[in-house]
Amino acid sequence: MEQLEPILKPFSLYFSLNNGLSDTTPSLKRHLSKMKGMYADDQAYAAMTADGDPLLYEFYELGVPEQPGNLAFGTSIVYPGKVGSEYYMTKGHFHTILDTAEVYYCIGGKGYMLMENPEGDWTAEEFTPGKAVYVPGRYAHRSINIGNEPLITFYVFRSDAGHDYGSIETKGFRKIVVEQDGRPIIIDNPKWK
Ligand SMILES: O=P(O)(O)OC[C@H]1O[C@H](O)[C@H](O)[C@@H](O)[C@@H]1O
Ligand SMILES: [Fe+2]
Repeated sequence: MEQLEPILKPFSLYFSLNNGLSDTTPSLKRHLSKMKGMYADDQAYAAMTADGDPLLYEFYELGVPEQPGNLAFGTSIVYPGKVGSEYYMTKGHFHTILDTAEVYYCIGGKGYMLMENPEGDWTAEEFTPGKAVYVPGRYAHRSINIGNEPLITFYVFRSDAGHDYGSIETKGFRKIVVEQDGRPIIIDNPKWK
């Protein structure tokens, strides 16, 4: 019988345990200007974007074909910093195929994985090196850096899951993480309706 050529050949890739970066593959970068309206403090956002456009986070999209049996994976690096009192974070998203899960493994730094589902259940799991966070299907997820070093995670999800930013870009998450008296606290998002 004729053997069909597999679509994907086995491969491996290097990600640094120090800074999360791959030396052979370019990352995708998100700067502050890509997050208009997503931080609570619009004045602080405007002042910061007028003064430059800092890199907030970068991550890898390796282009694994989007098929249910395939896995997308890579590292995500959220840099330390704040917009007003709100810590640097990823945009966050639901998966377009809503019930698909994702796993994140923290390699470095300190942060939260903020999650919420359409029914209103929310939670923030802590990221510290060595911790794996399971994001169940139906939960929007956002990585937040609450420390002074890059927050580095490694992620894996079904490659055809898709990214749905719609409701996050317009409503945000129910909760935000801000610094108060030098410590992170989780409060209601004043922009959430
Ligand atoms: O897409 P964002 O919410 O901006 O987050 C950036 C990226 O973070 C992680 O690496 C996820 O696994 C990616 O799927 C996601 O695209
Ligand atoms: Fe995801």
